[in-house]
Amino acid sequence: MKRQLILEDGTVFIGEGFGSTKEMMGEVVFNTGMTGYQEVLSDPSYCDQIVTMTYPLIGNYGINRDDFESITPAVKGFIVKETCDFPSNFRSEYSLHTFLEEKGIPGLSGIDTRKLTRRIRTVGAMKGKICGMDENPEEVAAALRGTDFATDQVSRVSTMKPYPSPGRGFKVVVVDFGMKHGILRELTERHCDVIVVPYNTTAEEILRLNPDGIMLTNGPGDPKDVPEAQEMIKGVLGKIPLFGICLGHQLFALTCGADTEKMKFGHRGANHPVQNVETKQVMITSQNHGYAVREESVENTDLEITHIALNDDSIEGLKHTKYRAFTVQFHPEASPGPEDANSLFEQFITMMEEEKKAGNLTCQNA
Ligand SMILES: NC(=O)CC[C@H](N)C(=O)O
Repeated sequence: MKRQLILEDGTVFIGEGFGSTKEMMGEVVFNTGMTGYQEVLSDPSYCDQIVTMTYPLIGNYGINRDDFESITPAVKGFIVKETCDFPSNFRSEYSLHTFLEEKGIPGLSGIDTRKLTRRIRTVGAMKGKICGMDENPEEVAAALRGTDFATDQVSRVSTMKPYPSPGRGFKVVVVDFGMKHGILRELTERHCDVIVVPYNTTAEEILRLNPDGIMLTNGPGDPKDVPEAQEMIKGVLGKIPLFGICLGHQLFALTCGADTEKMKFGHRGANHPVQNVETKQVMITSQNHGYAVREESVENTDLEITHIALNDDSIEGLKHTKYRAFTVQFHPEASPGPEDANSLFEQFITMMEEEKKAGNLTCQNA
């Protein structure tokens, strides 16, 4: 069935609908990963976004039971050049079409995804709608321009209640802003005794759990939409070692007095080069973000830039100069993508060990 993608600037792409036949609007973003579509579809950070994959054939290894990054996908639509109806892989359980249909996510195939990507790169991130051919593009484009996006994404994807993921190692409180399961997997692999808590848990509630470390997860939307998280971070910073990823990194930066801004079209893919400022070592990283910490804003804070993106020099990592706390904009848990940055989880464990040994609240050479 022919369907269309209408962008807020009036551009129309006509393709073949697959997955759900629902009409859906969202922010249209592109991901350059050659594989990993199942992890992308189930990454809660894509909440309210329509994702287009730049790799031309998507769905060829199907959908399996192991690679989900969350149980319920939050993405609003999925756009590909060509989708594969008959996947071939020993792990595959169903096709991309069946998965999207079951989850109520509309797909659109057969459009020129290179043209769409270039449009987003030129104009910047835009709102768009996947709908039937009966919709009038001009009217839809005007409606999109007049619509403000929701600001409550984190509350929609975070856990409602705390839950444990027991282990015999360090006690880690994971604050769930829209957590990818990969983060939990990495902590569990290192025997951490994890308690996952909702995004709006207070500092007092967290301190009462007496953790050895706090993990701030990835999550959707604008970090400025979650002011309660800044309150919480303020209350635990310097008391408990802290590690943040993506939205967690942005929230940490805001709390410490730095600022964030929306990027023109963001970083989404599995091959983003990031340099460690101190060692000059380069890692190829998995990324998915549309906001970034503003460089000038870091100057008069107690933060130090630890990593930069080699594609555009944007900030990719920060650490606190007085307390045991560091954060990264990219995804050390990968899923999907390369595992070059996996050792950052070791760094978190080491930081908790140091804190235990030191038995004091600040660190000398952080
Ligand atoms: N993956 C993330 O945590 C994304 C963070 C934030 N929502 C952004 O788009 O920049």
